[in-house]
Formats: sequence, C-alpha cells, structure tokens
Amino acid sequence: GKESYRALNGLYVLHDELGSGGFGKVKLATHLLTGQYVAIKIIDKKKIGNDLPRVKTEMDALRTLSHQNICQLYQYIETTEKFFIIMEYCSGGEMFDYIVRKERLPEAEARHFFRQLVQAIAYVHSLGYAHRDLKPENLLLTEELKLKLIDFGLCARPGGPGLVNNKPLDTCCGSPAYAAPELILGQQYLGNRADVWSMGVLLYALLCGALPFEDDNMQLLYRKISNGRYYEPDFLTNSSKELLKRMLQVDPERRITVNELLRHPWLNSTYQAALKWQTIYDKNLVDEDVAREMAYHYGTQLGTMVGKIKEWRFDYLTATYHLLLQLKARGEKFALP
Ligand SMILES: CN(C)C[C@H]1CC[C@H](N2C(=O)N(C)Cc3cnc4ccc(-c5cc(Cl)c(O)c(Cl)c5)nc4c32)CC1
Repeated sequence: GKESYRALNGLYVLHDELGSGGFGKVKLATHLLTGQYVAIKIIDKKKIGNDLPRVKTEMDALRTLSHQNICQLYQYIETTEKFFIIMEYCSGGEMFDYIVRKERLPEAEARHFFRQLVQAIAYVHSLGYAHRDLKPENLLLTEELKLKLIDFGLCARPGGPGLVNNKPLDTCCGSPAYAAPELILGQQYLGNRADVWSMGVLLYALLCGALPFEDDNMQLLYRKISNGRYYEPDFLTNSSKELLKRMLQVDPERRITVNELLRHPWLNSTYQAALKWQTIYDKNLVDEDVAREMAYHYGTQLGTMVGKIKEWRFDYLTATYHLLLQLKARGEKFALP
C-alpha cells in the first residue's frame, strides 16, 4: 500500500507501472534532485517468500556489474516489508517488441545490437558470472537504441554452484526456448557455454524474426532443442549461417566460446574498432565536473565529495552521481537546484 512507500518520500516520486513478474513490480519514477526518470523494482518480502535468495543473487550481481550494456543499479532501499531497487530507466522498451515491430532485422542492424550483447556477456563472464536467462525480454533499449541487459535473478555467482550446475529445470524456469540442450537435459553444464547457446537463439530471433526451436508441446520442444536442427531461411547470408551453426552446437564442447565470438568476422566485418567489451566505468575514477556540482550543492569540499562518491554505497548520493553523469554524457547541462 501507499504507506510503505514512505521510504521514497522526498527522494523519488512514483509514476505508472512498467511491468511486473513473479518478483513484484517495476514502476517508473522521478529522482527528485535531478528530475531524471528511473525504474524502481519493488519487491514485497512477504510475497516472494523462499525466492528471497534470488533477490539477493540479483542484488549482488547488480552491485558488482557496472557496464555500458547492463542496466545500472543506482540505489537500493530495504525496509521491513519491501526492497526498492532503483535502476537506470530504459525508455526504448524491450528488444522483443522492437523485433516484433520490424518483423526481422537487416543483418547490419542485427549486428549493431548483437555486438552490444556480446560485450555485456563477455564482461559478465570476465567477472565469473553467467546470466543463464538470456532472452529478448531481458534486453532493453535506451532512447539512443543502446542495448541494456537486465534481470540477473537466475545468474550464477562466481565460484558458486551455478557455474557448473546439474540442477535441471528450476534454474532455467524462464523460457526453455532459449535454454541450452545440456541445461534442459539436467546434465552438468557450464553457465558460460549455456549463455552462448541462448545468444545463438537470440541472434536467430534478430535475423529471422522467429525462434529456431519452437513447439507448444514441451516434450517436442525439448526434442527439437536436443537435436539442434533448425530451419535456415534463404535470406540468411552464409556468414550468418556459419555463425549460428557455431553457436547452436548441441555439444557444449564444440560450441564457440565468448572469446572466439569477440573475434568472429561476422561481428567485426563492417566495424573498424574491435569489440570493446571491457566496462567504460572505472570505480576508482570519479568524474570531476559531476563531483564538483555535487560538492557545491551539498556544501562540501570537492575532495570530500569525491571520497564519498567512491564509497559506492548505492544510496541517494550514488544515484545522483550516475544520473548527473548520464546527463553529461548526453551533452545536457546538469545543475542541481
Ligand atoms: C518481464 N520481466 C520479468 C519483468 C519486466 C518488468 C518491466 C521491465 N521494463 C519494461 O518492460 N519496459 C517496457 C520498460 C522498462 C524501462 N526501464 C527498465 C529498467 C529496468 C528494468 C528491470 C526490470 C527487472 Cl525485473 C530487473 O530485474 C532489472 Cl535488473 C531491470 N526494467 C525496465 C523496464 C522489464 C522487465
């Protein structure tokens, strides 16, 4: 109810709901100090019950992962009844809707998005995580059509059981259509390899506007996935077909790895710059213009403010810093009242 949103008073104003899921709901909101939109994922502790570990998993991942193609965590607030996860708002909506609207994407446009997904996943894997629930609904777009990866509720933590895991269905409870054969067969699997398979399904969806493996009957769907045979429309170029074949390898040992993917000619053909998969954000580097504006507003020395920002406490100060940095990156003036 309204009373438990007291934790947001004076900090954020809530607007309409963006969507919901088993976890709770995501609402559009305004960060009052900067006037910028944010997305707030509101989780009711009573309603998620034994799914609490999944929330903690996502929180840990979001706190650690900071990358130009991952939805940025700004702040989180925990009250006795709820979690409020304040994140970057992606006004371009879901990649899924974008593909449906355009039916399928020309190779060059598919490449534009797929490169960003590979960058995000190469970064996630470099920190020992695996996403494990890659699908178009978990890829959002900004107004500049930049891709942002979301929903780390099923991700595998570094060194945790998730990286080599023989838990069958429950961890891929999302949508089996994107799940790797070894995952749905409940075998031992490597999260990284399973992510590559899901990216192959995603690339097929971008290029073909359909899924490679589809059947209303779950058993027949599993049969198709574990056979790994799919229809190749003739509008696919040979290089697209070759890449899809390397990604949709049923045997995870024969499947292309993310590192090979980063160098694959299909990804780099029309681009001079090699894929910059590392994060552009450096936790030890605080933007001085932004810190100066904040120091002025809060009435502190610049050095003091830089020190406070570097604590990365994911409080209102962290949220303000990220939002001002975003305004600066967009070339907009960023003045605090
Ligand atoms: C289908 N899912 C299980 C939930 C759905 C909820 C709405 C959300 N959304 C949308 O569906 N728009 C259409 C707008 C939109 C805009 N900005 C967003 C920013 C962040 C997130 C977000 C949501 C969740 Cl559940 C996360 O875990 C993370 Cl890390 C991030 N969702 C956003 C979002 C997409 C996902």
